[in-house]
Amino acid sequence: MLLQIPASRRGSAPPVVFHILPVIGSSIEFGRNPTRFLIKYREKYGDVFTFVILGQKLTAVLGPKGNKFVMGMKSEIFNAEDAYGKFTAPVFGKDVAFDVPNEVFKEQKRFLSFGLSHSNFRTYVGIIDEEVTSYLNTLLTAKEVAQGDNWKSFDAYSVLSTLNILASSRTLHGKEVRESIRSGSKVVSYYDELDGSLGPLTDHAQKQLSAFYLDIIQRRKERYKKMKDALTDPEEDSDLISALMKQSYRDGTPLQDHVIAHLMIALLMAGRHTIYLAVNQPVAEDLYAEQVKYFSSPNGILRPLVYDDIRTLPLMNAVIKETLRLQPPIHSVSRMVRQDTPVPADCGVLPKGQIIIPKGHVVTASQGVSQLDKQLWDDAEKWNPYRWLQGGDHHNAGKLESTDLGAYQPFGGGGHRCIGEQYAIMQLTIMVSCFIRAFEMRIDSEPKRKQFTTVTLPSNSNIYYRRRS
Ligand code: HEM
Repeated sequence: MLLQIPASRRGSAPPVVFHILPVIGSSIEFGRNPTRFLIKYREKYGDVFTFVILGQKLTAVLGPKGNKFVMGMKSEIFNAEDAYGKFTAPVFGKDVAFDVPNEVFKEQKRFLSFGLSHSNFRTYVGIIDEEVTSYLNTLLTAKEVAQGDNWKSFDAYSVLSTLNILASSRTLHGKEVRESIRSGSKVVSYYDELDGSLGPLTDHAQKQLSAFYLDIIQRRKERYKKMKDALTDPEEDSDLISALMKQSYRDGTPLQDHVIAHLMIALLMAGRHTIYLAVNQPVAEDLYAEQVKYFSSPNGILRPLVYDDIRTLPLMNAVIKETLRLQPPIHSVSRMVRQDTPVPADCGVLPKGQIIIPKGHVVTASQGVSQLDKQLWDDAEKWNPYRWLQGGDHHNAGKLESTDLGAYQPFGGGGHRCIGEQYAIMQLTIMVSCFIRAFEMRIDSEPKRKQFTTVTLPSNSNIYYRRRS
């Protein structure tokens, strides 16, 4: 306890959130709701302060400028693999993402971006539409035929989680993955297990998924070889597994099979952040009116979704933006501090002068905090998609100045900015459009969520629906 007093008054070190037990620190209070914790202590200590979680010192640098400072810093100084590697390696597997130096991960992201191009997206729209529509028509409605005044409900998390895997598997992962899901394999439940806390279940699920992808790669290699021996052109699969099988690092080393397998797991896990949806009835009906306005055809049937049209749906975009503002699936980003680093004066100073974040701290920026900041957003806690329609992107009822652009960062920023943003928005737009076209929907209470150290997952989020007549 005594040590905390000089630490907070030393002039250069950030103030420390008061705690009694040195190792436990603020773990319990932070664990209950990280965003609320950061908002509470920001009020007390300002934008820059340190707190202790399980013996690790974390320094928060909050606000739009803090987001830019942390997300924009060079990886030699604020390092992501040191901060995330031990958590992501058991989930994704070895030798990918934060288990390799940033330079290698950058190359891996370049390989993955082959599947995330706008020209691919044009094809993906029809495929995802077909997957979601057929799921809604068969699985959901076969189980519970909701018509007339009978409202039925489904659990948004489990339904969207399945749809997310179906859509990603058909577009990015290829036909073997899609087929195995169709035939009832346990792939979906393994991905669900990877979403939980680290432990024996994670280990088992990671090994099973890794073996599953390795088997696909092996069978493809055999098939391609047979075709080559028969002097026919090997059949081209137009998915990411086949694209990755052709890639080599700059030094000429081809991607090893386990790296391809683990990248596929990493991609699907990263893409699962897409599964967050908020619906309330008046907005759902406005969304339906938007579908009618943009997609009506002379015979009264809504025409199929196409990429260029879904990108310009104003209310749909606003609903997605607002949902990601209020409940960003990744509410904070963290980096390990590799050398003592001064905080720019516009992010925060102490009465005694400049703040220095010491080497060994984990530095944290929180879009979850800046996106709820009452100084920056009117009615900050209210889910109001219409705020985005008043002044266009990043302007909300006149409160956000251009200098505050760093306030809205659901996809992060700087060198680690999300590579799946456009894909995620496309997938969400199609899923929501398909639901809205098929059903009237409402929710009775705010969906529940559980926040973990950096991510938020929905839980018990029941959506009521009935078929449109
Ligand atoms: C609504 C959905 C999504 C949200 C809100 C989201 C958000 C984010 C954020 C905030 C980061 C930065 C993390 C950091 O700086 O520490 C990130 C990184 C990343 N995202 Fe997403 N993401 C989403 C969907 C996706 C999808 C669909 C994919 C792939 C298809 C994807 C792939 C990645 C990858 C590979 C990274 C790591 C980039 C790096 O560290 O260099 N994400 N995402």
